[in-house]
Amino acid sequence: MLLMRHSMLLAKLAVLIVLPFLLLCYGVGNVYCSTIHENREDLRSLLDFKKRISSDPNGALMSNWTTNTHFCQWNGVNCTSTPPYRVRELILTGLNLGGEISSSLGNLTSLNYLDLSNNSFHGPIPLLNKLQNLEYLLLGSNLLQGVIPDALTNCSNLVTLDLSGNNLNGLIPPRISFLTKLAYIKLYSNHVTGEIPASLRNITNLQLVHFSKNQLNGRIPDEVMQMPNLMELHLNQNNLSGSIPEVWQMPNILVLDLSVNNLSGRIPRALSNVSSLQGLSLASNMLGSTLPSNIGDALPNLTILYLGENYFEGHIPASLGNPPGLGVIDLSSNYFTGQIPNSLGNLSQLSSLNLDQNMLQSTDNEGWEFIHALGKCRSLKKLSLSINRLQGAIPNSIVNLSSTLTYLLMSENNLSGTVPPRIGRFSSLVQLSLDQNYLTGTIEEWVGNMTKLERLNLRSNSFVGIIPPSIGQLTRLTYLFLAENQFTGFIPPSFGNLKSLSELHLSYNNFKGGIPSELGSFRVLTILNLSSNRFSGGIPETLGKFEQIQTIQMDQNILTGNVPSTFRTLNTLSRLNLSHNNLSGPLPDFLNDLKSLTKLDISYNNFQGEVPTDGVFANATIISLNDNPGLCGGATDLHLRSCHVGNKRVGVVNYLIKILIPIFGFMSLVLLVYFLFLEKKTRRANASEQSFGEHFEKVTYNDLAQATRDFSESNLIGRGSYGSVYRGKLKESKMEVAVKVFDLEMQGAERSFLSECEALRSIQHRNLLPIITACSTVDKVGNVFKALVYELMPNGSLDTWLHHKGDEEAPKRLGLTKIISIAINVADALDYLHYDCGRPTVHCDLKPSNILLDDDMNALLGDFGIARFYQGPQSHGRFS
Ligand SMILES: Nc1ncnc2c1ncn2[C@@H]1O[C@H](COP(=O)(O)OP(=O)(O)OP(=O)(O)O)[C@@H](O)[C@H]1O
Repeated sequence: MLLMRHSMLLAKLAVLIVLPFLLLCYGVGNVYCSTIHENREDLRSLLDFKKRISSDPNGALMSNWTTNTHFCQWNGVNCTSTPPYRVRELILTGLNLGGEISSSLGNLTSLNYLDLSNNSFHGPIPLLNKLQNLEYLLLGSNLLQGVIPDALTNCSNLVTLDLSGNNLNGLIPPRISFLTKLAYIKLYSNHVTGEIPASLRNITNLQLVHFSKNQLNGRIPDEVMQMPNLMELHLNQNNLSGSIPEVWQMPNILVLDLSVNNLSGRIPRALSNVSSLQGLSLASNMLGSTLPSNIGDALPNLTILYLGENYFEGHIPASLGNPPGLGVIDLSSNYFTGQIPNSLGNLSQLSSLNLDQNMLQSTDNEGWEFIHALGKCRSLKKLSLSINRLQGAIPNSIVNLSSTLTYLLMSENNLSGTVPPRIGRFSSLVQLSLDQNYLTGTIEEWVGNMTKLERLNLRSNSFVGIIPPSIGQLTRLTYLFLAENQFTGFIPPSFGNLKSLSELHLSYNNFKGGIPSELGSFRVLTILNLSSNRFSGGIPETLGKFEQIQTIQMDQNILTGNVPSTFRTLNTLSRLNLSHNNLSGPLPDFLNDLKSLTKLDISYNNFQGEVPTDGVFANATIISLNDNPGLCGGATDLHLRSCHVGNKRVGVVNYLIKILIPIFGFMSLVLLVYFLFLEKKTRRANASEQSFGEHFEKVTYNDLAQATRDFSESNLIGRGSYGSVYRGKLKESKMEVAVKVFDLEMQGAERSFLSECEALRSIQHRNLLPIITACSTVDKVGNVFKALVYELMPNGSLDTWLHHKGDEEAPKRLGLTKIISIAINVADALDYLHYDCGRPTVHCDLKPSNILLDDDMNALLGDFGIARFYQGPQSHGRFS
């Protein structure tokens, strides 16, 4: 019994000793299990997230995200510092990760910072509504699609939401204002649509709203412009319309960007409420009216002002010269008038002033004073005044502008006189554009000093002289436009240094000599335009080395020889124009191998041989082979003579020639004697009519040059076989005229001039184009110059009415009655020429471009360049 009691006691004691141990063990086990349980949830979530990653090119997760290490030590994972160790931050940015973002991340309920930006995640934004601790959600610059889930608004602690640079669409979540702690919201560069919710105003902490580059539409809600803590509002590049809210209450605003929308109306006057503003961009909208005259005073902290591409008008407010930090002003493409305010010279920080495309004027010294004033802006780098109404000589004070100037753009004004030679001191200039003005003088003194120039555009002026050898110092030049001037001389060999050239335009000058073979070393050249000069000699073989060339134009020169066979490797060439030269030899049919060629003009040369019917030669609409008498065959649309018929019949023809030549020779001799006799007689009879000058106004070369603004390209009406026709106004008589300048290098041009003088000086009819006078003299540089001056026909030629060319603005239409009346006019003219003009004349070139239409659309026949006269008795002539 005692033994039993004793053993019972021992058992109790054992239980008492073991139980606490068991309990302790149980407890520890429980603690351990509970930790495992929490970790397991985050572990499972992270593993599931990893499983959905389909691409990890840098192996960021593969090597490290394994169960061998605790997940808190995995790349990009940071945990809470005390147990239970939960995932607090997941930062995997810029690792090129691809795949969908697993919604298991929604279970990391302790997550505070989630940054997966700059990867290639696609698919929808996962459901994260349980993440009550999330403050930073950064998913920018991925490929996420679908809508922004409204459930995201449950993450009520969010401070920063960045979903920018994805493919998200749909609306901004209507319940966005539930995110009351939000300070930064970035949705830019997505496809978000709909209106901006006015409820944004309720998020009083908002400091940055970046919604640019979406498809937001509707008006900007008034509330959005009344957010007390807002520092940056970017709504640019959307489809917002209507006027800008009148009341701006954003006392802390620094940047306001509403550019590239469809906003209309005016800038609200209440600018003083946003006096903190540093950057204001309203560019590319439909805003109009005048600028608030106090704009510069109301915005004293302004550093950047973009108002370009709107409909603003009136004067540029002088107050813009007041904000001391203003560094960038862009008012381009508006309708500003008046003078450029001198006050802009007070802006010591000014680095860029763009006033392009306005109607700003400077007609006198006072109007140009702003240039002097801008001399005080020592940081000025860009001055852009193109397409305005600046008039007269460029003031010498321009050379006082900051020597840091990198862009000086003054194209399309009315600048005249010479360029101040000291402009060469702008040795930092990267771009100089003075094109489409009336500037004269030489460029020798200054051009070579601008050694950093990348773009030089002097096109369409009246510059004279040579291209100086110093041009070879501009080794960074990529664009060189010297076309449409009066440059003369040879291309200097130093030109070969310009190896970075991408476009070279020398057309419409008086350059002479050979095309330098050095041009072949311009490996990145894409456009070479040498047309309408007096280049002679052969085309250098080295030009076949171009690697990126797209356009070669060498037409209207006096080039000889054939196209070098090296051209067969110009695989990028799409346009080749060699027309109106003296090129000869076998047809360069290897051009057929150039797969990119879409336009080929070798007309008016002396190429010979059979034209292929395939490749580029198969398409008559993209090639021009006219007036190469030695060419035959080819596609039927080319209407060339057949090569084979000629061959078969060659024997017969030879035979006939042998018999017929002596017979015709004899007859011609008799006729020649007869006509000489007749000519002498007629000359005596018409002695008083011989001098063209007697009945016609006298004009000099200078008169015509002045009337046509130096035969400028903008006055060119068209080109014919023997020359070019320019629109002009005679200074004396104020008469509007068309001046046909004969290109005497062209074969037959001289004959055409004489023939036209001969025809027009004596005949007169209401349906024949009246000639005002002729001019045969020498030009400025001593070359023979021949021109005919006609009345200008304001409605152009019938050709432009019948065949609408793609580049014409609006199609012209002729009604049936008009067509019949034009036909009658032409018939009347021909009837007169054939029967009633005293000396029967055959026009020989009746075509729509020679039928001109006056103010009232009466047709007048012109171009008697190849007309023929018949001396026989008029009544005997019969013409079809
Ligand atoms: N008085 C004029 N008023 C308006 N346009 C004119 C006048 N004279 C000629 N033109 C236009 O100028 C262009 C060139 O005319 P031009 O007579 O030199 O050549 P073309 O007749 O077109 O060609 P081709 O010389 O090969 O027959 C044509 O488009 C012509 O219609």
